[in-house]
Amino acid sequence: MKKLIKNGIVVDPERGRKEKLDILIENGKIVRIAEKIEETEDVKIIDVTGKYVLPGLVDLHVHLREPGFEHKETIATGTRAAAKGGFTSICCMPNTDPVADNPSVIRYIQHRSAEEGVIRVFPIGAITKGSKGEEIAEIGMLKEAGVVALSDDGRTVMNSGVMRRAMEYATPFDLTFITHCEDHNLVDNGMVNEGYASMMTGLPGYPAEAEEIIIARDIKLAELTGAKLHIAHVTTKGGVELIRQAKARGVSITAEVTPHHLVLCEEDVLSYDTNFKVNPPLRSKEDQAALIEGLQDGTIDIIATDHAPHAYEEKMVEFQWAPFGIAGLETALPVIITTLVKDGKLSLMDVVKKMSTKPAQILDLSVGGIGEGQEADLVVVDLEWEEEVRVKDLVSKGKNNPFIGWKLIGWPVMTMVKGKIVYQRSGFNAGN
Ligand SMILES: NC(=O)N[C@@H](CC(=O)O)C(=O)O
Ligand SMILES: [Zn+2]
Ligand SMILES: [Zn+2]
Repeated sequence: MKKLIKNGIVVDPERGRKEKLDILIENGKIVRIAEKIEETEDVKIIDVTGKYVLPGLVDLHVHLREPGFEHKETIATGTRAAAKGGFTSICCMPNTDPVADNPSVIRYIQHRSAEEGVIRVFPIGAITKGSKGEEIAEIGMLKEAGVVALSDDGRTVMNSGVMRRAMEYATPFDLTFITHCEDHNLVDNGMVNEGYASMMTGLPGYPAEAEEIIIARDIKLAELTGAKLHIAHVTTKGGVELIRQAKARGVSITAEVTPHHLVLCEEDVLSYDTNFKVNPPLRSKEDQAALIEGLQDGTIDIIATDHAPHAYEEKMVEFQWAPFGIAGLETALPVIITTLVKDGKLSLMDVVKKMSTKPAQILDLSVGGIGEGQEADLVVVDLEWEEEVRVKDLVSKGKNNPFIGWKLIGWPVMTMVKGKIVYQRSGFNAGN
């Protein structure tokens, strides 16, 4: 059946428009966008007066945990959490068990996503076998199996010779390297920002330099090899500066920042609450300001969640024993709207660019648009809808969300993938 989304304010960075428009959807595609589209008998009307209609959000950094860690998350629960957060496409990291370093794991993820998933899932393949940083994975076969990028996320390929060869080898396959930048020797068992947080908590410090050294190295290797580089979860002022300089030199580099690093800082870990334990760690106020500035001036291209769910009992231990990670898919958009948009630091148009248009462009995903002829992947957002984040409402298995108890605005009320409603907020009526 055809669907007609009426009276919404469409936000479309590609055409630079933000105006009240009707959208007609047929066979999963947007067939017409116009000021007023006539209602006909054979059309389901969805009246979204006063709400915003955005292209579905695209997240380049998600841990779905399947296969191997289904007690933390599954493709079924992770994609539902994503749909609730307004995401219609996500890329999943290969640090599963087994690691997604070969075509059979990729095919397994694709198969499970088709069967159990409610949104689009694009698998990322490992750079090295087992993400051990020693031997290059079967990159050609991974590409053939359909990976959209390469990453050993969770770890750095510490051997620069291996990294260089992987980049040289993968460049003809046109696969972007998404790099987790952490000098493991320098971090050692560091777990909070080295400086104020490590001093106040007595927990081992994780210095900014450990991140910056690898960002600098990866930039140099990308320059040497011509590889496309995307820096995962940037958290330091120095890291932002390195990326800014590389871009000025014309290096093919993009970067992401997470909502938690934009909104939280090292002072939050003084509570010893393990929901604030994340890799890289929450940094200083100064770093936080540099991240926001980098996002505003385009040095940082996108916002990605780094949704890293863990089981409740894994996080319910002393800070030093808890695993690193924050589960962020369900709250990313309202967190950004409640903080940065409300404060005037980003416009809603910027947010759509950073969370949909640009991420899709970086990996050439052919999603993230809201125009005639494009697939109907949409999210309807209510900027006035205020709701507290409560554990019982989270659909992700990962309850390790540091925003629990926060009152947020800007919640998705309906998410649609290929014209099909995959999420509807209780209390929102999508019509007949
Ligand atoms: N970010 C995290 O703290 N954890 C991630 C790994 C990663 O993204 O580096 C995880 O897989 O749990
Ligand atoms: Zn990482
Ligand atoms: Zn990650």
